[in-house]
Amino acid sequence: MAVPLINDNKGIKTFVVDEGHGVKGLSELRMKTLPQLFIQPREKRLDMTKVVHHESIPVIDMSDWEDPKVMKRICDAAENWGFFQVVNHGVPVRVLDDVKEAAKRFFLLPADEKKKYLFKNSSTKNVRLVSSFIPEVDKVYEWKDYLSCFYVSDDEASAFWPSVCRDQLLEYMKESEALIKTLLKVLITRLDIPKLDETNEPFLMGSRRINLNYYPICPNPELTVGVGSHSDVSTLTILLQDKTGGLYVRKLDSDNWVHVPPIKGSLTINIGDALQIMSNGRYKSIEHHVIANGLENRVSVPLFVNPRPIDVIGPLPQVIARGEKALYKHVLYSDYVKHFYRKPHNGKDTIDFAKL
Ligand SMILES: COc1cc(/C=C/C(=O)SCCNC(=O)CCNC(=O)[C@H](O)C(C)(C)COP(=O)(O)OP(=O)(O)OC[C@H]2O[C@@H](n3cnc4c(N)ncnc43)[C@H](O)[C@@H]2OP(=O)(O)O)ccc1O
Ligand SMILES: O=C(O)CCC(=O)C(=O)O
Ligand SMILES: [Fe+2]
Repeated sequence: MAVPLINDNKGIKTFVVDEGHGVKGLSELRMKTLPQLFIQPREKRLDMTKVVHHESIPVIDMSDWEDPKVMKRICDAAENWGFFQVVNHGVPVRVLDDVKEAAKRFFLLPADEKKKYLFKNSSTKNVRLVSSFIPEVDKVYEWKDYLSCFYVSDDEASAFWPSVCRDQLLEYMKESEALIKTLLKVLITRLDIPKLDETNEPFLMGSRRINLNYYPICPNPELTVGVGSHSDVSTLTILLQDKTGGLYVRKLDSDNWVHVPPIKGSLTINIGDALQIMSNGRYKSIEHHVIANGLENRVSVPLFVNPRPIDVIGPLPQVIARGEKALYKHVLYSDYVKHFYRKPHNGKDTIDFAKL
């Protein structure tokens, strides 16, 4: 294994991406300083002076979700924060712990084993191991590796998902189904849609993607990002984070950021662009950002709940029927996602693709 020099961007890329060592492999070289390829311009890093400590995203107890007061809190959080945490959500804590362990197990595999899942080697396009966000497009890299698995069927997952984490991911997807339906049921009531049924389930929750994010220890965390500021392109994202912390959320219509503190057994929910578009801007997909960490490795597991790639999404007819002017055009969801994957993270700019 040839060890690259820190200012040799080409050598670093070869080591991280082509040879499949990942950012984790680079971290394990214990370099004293961050390779140049990862040094983000100041405006792309999180400005810690903009972090407010006296506010936090709502934490909602879901045990009594049919209570109109709880339903109101969920819809208000989706409108005013775009992000909230849920506790007593019905997904067993054991299942969540198993997923985090499975994620660590995957990233602990030797590089030669993990390499099989790089896009160029993968036998399916539904499973891919990636470093940074899009290494072919990113000019400056993010300090993260991730495995992304698009769910097609249990049989397809059995055939292609890595065996060290597959069962835990599938169990997590099954166990979170009821929570996803509950959240969507509640959220659509405010859009004058009385129930979740076969007419709307496909475009609200017709496809799933689960990512395993690994943020290894970083020599100069203040100079880079774990994930740059972005909004998700999903309908909803259900995020499981470990106890490390480091996720920051932009406060609506402001320049301030709030930390999302890890709460044992909780899940973080965020609204994605697809739901912002379908609700004609009522529910907000909010920018978020992950910092790098100099002391601890971090894992997180976002479960992206999406329309199907073949769905055409736009403001829902029930919303427009109330007399609102449409803010977004209709777009094919797979075109929207492809647009997201063709450019580096840049705040909320993906949604411009659908703006009228
Ligand atoms: C990853 O780090 C992230 C992620 C995020 C937030 C992510 C989300 O919100 S994920 C929700 C994604 N939505 C879906 O998966 C919806 C359903 N899927 C689809 O619509 C399709 O799978 C598709 C993504 C459109 C791909 O369809 P298809 O044409 O059959 O497949 P390809 O030919 O393989 O890909 C087309 C195009 O997309 C690029 N791409 C696809 N998946 C990924 C991926 N996981 N990572 C990187 N790039 C991907 C692929 O390169 C192709 O690009 P072209 O330019 O060649 O067309 C937030 C923050 C993060 O850091
Ligand atoms: O790691 C996190 O806490 C968030 C990751 C994220 O925003 C994403 O993968 O889309
Ligand atoms: Fe995200």
